[in-house]
Parts: sequence; C-alpha cells; structure tokens
Amino acid sequence: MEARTDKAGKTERRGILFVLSSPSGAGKTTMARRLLAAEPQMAVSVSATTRAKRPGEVDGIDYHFRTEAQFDRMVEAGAFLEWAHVFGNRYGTPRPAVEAALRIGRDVLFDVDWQGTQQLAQSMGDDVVSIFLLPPTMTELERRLRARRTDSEEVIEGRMARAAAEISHWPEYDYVLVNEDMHDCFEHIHTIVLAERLRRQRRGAWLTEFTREMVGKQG
Ligand SMILES: Nc1nc2c(ncn2[C@@H]2O[C@H](COP(=O)(O)OP(=O)(O)O)[C@@H](O)[C@H]2O)c(=O)[nH]1
Ligand SMILES: Nc1ncnc2c1ncn2[C@@H]1O[C@H](COP(=O)(O)OP(=O)(O)O)[C@@H](O)[C@H]1O
Repeated sequence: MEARTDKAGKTERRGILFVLSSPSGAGKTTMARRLLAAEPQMAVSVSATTRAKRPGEVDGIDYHFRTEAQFDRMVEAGAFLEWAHVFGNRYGTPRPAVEAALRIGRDVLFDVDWQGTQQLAQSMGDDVVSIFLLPPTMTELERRLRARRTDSEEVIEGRMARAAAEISHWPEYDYVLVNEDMHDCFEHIHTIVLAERLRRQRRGAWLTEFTREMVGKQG
C-alpha cells in the first residue's frame, strides 16, 4: 500500500490511530464498517483474544483467536501495543501490523475498550484520536442488542449490566457522539477523521517545507 505523499514523494504526515469505543450494541461495528467503506486506505487493527470464536467469526479477520498459553507467550514477547482483561477474557492489539501501517503514513482504526484506549494514548500520545459512542437511551441500547439477534438472553443481560460502567468512561475520550440517527453519526465520525488529518501539528514538516519554498520563490 502506498503511503500518502506530497509532490516531492515524502510522507506527508504520520498515520493517526482512530479509536472507537462504546458499550456493546451502541453501534461501533456498524460505524467502523461505514468508515472503512468510505476510507478504503484506512487499516484496521485485528486484535488477538482468548475468547471463544462465535459462529460466523473468521480467525484473522474478526480476531486472532488464541489459547491462554499462546496469549501468555505474546505478552512475554512484548508483542502487544496494549492488552487488557475484558469480561473474563483477554484482548490485545498486536504491535507489528500497527507499526507497519503507521510507518507508511496509513491511518489505523481500533475497536478497543476504555483500558485499551488509555494504554494507546499513553504510548502513542497525540497520534491517538479517541471517539466514544453513546446510545440515545438505555432502552434503545437494549433494543439494538436484541435486534442484532446474535446473543442469548443471558448474554444480553450481561452486556446491559456492564453498559453503565463502560459509559462512565466517556470523559476520557476526545470526542463523544450520541448515535441516534445512523447517517448523522457516521457523518460526524467522518468529519472528525477528515479534520484530524488536516491539523497543523500533523503536517508540520511538510508545511514548513512548502511555505519555505513558496516564500523562497517570491519576487
Ligand atoms: N483493550 C482492548 N479491548 C479490546 C480489544 N479488542 C476488543 N476489545 C474490546 O473488548 C470488548 C468485547 O469485544 P467482543 O468480545 O468482540 O464483544 P462485543 O464487541 O461486545 O460484541 C469490546 O469492548 C471491545 O472494544 C483489544 O485489542 N484491546
Ligand atoms: N443509529 C442507529 N439506529 C438504529 N440501529 C442502529 C444504529 N446504529 C447501529 N444500529 C443497530 O444496532 C445493532 C448493534 O450495533 P453494532 O454496530 O453491532 O454495535 P456494537 O459493535 O457497538 O456492539 C445492530 O443491529 C445495528 O444495525
């Protein structure tokens, strides 16, 4: 994949790490799919997990499904950019794929929880842009979990029981959106992505050269 470059062929800016978090059922997966359709250059971080594969999930696409022992070895080898316990299982972001994408100026999308977001922000600083999605109401969150038809009653109750704790982390995020209307929410996410890419701080080296050359050619 080609890096985004300026006219001289230099990488215009570093890749950005866009993080989407929400309580389960608020619409993360839906928004991530739309964003990737609109921004095909964006890479996705495929996490490793010790949780069991659900029907329909594909190893290497939805997650890298690993045993506890395999996960332990990855932790020991420093193979994760971040990892955390979530709902009794472990989840981690493999380091090499993310570093390879960022090196060539490619943006990467992450679906990680609040713990992963904190760890990424600590290690990657201003290169991380975090977005938290809220449902319009708890009743609507439950309706969406049921409408998705992927979980048993017990699992839905578990997700609803954890939702309040997850929502309590909203102040830790750069952007907080209420996903009421799907189209509006996507437009807001896309606007954030486009604007963050244009921030002066991300394009400093290129702009310095560009303006220097422009002024140098004056007269
Ligand atoms: N910290 C961290 N959290 C992750 C990672 N991958 C997934 N998660 C989070 O783990 C939680 C459970 O994910 P999953 O088992 O797919 O269930 P669902 O997303 O609720 O349907 C979600 O909040 C994800 O955002 C990761 O690599 N690191
Ligand atoms: N704005 C919205 N209005 C109505 N339904 C939505 C909206 N956003 C997502 N959904 C639906 O809610 C369900 C849960 O969304 P999903 O993207 O799977 O959530 P998450 O990945 O956060 O668990 C899906 O059936 C999805 O189609």
